[in-house]
Amino acid sequence: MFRTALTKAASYGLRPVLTSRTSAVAMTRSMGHGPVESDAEFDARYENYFNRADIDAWEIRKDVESYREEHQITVKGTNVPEPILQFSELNIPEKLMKEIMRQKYEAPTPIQAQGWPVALGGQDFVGIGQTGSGKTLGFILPALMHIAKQPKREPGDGPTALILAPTRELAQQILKVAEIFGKTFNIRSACIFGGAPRGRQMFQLQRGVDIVIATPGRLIDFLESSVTNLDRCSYLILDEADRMLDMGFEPQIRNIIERINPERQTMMWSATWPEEVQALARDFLKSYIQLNVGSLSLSANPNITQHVKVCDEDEKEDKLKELLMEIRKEDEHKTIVFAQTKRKVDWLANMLRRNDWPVAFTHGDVSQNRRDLALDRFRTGRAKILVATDVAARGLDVDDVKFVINYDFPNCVEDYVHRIGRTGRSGRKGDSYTFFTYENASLSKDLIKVLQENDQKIDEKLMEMSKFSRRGKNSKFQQRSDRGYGSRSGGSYGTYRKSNRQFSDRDGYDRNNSFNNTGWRNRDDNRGKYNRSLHDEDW
Ligand SMILES: Nc1ncnc2c1ncn2[C@@H]1O[C@H](COP(=O)(O)OP(=O)(O)OP(=O)(O)O)[C@@H](O)[C@H]1O
Repeated sequence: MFRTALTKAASYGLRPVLTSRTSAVAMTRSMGHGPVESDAEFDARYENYFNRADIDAWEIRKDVESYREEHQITVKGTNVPEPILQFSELNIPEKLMKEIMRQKYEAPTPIQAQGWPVALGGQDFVGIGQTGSGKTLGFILPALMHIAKQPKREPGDGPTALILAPTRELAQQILKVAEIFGKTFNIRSACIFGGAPRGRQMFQLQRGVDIVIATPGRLIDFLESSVTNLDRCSYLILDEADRMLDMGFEPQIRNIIERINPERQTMMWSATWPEEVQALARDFLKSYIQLNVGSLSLSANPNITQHVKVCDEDEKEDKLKELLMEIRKEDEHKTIVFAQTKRKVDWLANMLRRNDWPVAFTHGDVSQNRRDLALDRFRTGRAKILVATDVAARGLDVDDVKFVINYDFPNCVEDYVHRIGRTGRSGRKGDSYTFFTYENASLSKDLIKVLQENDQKIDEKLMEMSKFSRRGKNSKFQQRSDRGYGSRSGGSYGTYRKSNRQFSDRDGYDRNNSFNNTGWRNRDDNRGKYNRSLHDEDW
């Protein structure tokens, strides 16, 4: 196997890369040592990533099938390894295990339990798991073990692991996880993204790093100016690939992947798995194992109670204020409010500030420093409300977010699932509130399916709306092309928009069309204090 890998790599004119444990060990022996311990010591200890002799684990293992069933784990592919049910089953360096314990994680999450054996086995892999289910450590831990088994990095070498992500916020968050766990191995990581000065990023790349976490555009910049290269890269992760395609990054992704040795291990991770990403997987992954945790259809995290309110555009502002007043009565009330355009975010943030709400805001036009500052104020709780566009929809992990409000409905239901997934993370509970207007009617069927998946109550008006909607499947690209532009604005945002000469971003959601005048739908009222206080009759 080792010889085959070398021969193939040579035929691509590339330095050989290591994709299996056996070849990794052989290569490590022949070429020097990895960044952690001496090669012999490391190889001997971690030749096998699993403690198969762990009696307790074996007892539990008897019930692997029921574990998969209980956690709705579906696997496709051949030779799928069994899940690991306890951390003690992982044979990883002690320092890394200590770091996991320091984080007070009790057991691998289901996506880690099934994903680690596959990823550590060197196979290509697609991992679909609900928002907040621990996917980041799911791919970082195998990345660290992979890197630790590679030959020592020489001056001029590029990274061994590359993680592509759609936004700088997500990239920075992945970096944090890579740094926390990577420091136990002396593994260096860098975050490469546009909109920030190039100097520091360039310095980090030239000094040498093991993991690069990047948004595609800036990375290509550095590749084309030979600041770094991907000759050594053998572990590739596409995180939230559907969002990257959505943002028009497909040519850049292809450009980057084509520079990487085909002998690499490639993995894609996301909470959603639309068709266009499946096509990318077919192009770039070798016969891969697909792992799904949760429903196979598009579904939200079951820890989130979803509330949808059908209303008119010009009702939203008052409804938002009312809702926030109720939310504020809760002990924990950290909230993200999503709007569809940058201008709308500006307007909402100003409006809420004028009403004395502690607000931070972020979107693509806000400078890097101010975006970092806004997130920091939100994380630390100095701002209890974050108003944002979809830059905050993916991956953002602030553990005490209790509420997500969709002031505007997003372009597609996948984005809805990701947005509301900012709450209910790591096994906690959360609530989402969504304003749904006539303009969104074409997405009503898709939304209903997502609500039904988790047995959520469905507003009759939403049902009614769906009867008039022609679409019934996730057709997000279609949505994007036929949404209206610059239609009549309702409420004070309309006035704001008209008076704002710089207004340029499209909206298409503010048509004053009175679809209905119904009240808010009834809340499911079996959830204690919060339930009683947040106007039961309204949601
Ligand atoms: N084994 C574990 N046990 C408990 N918590 C964990 C475990 N692994 C990760 N976490 C925590 O779960 C939270 C969510 O993890 P992460 O951000 O990786 O989710 P995700 O699946 O990538 O979500 P999204 O799809 O929204 O990006 C993090 O705060 C992380 O620290």
